[in-house]
Amino acid sequence: MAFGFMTRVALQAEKLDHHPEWFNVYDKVHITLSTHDCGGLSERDINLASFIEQIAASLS
Ligand SMILES: C[C@H](O)[C@H](O)[C@H]1CNC2=NC(N)=NC(=O)C2=N1
Repeated sequence: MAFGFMTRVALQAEKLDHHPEWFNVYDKVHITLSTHDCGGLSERDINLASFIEQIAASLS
């Protein structure tokens, strides 16, 4: 069950106005980050990615 993780990430995504593309089944979450404006990766993706890493580490 990944909802706890996803809820924390979703709240942060709202705060940053930067949103993950993700796919979840049971205990797995696949996440893709990109920035539409630049058609690739930006600082915003890196920021959200580091937040996601922290949450994942805190739950493992
Ligand atoms: C205007 C607003 O900042 C943009 O539409 C944001 C919203 N959230 C977003 N999230 C992501 N992942 N990429 C974006 O390019 C993006 N754009």
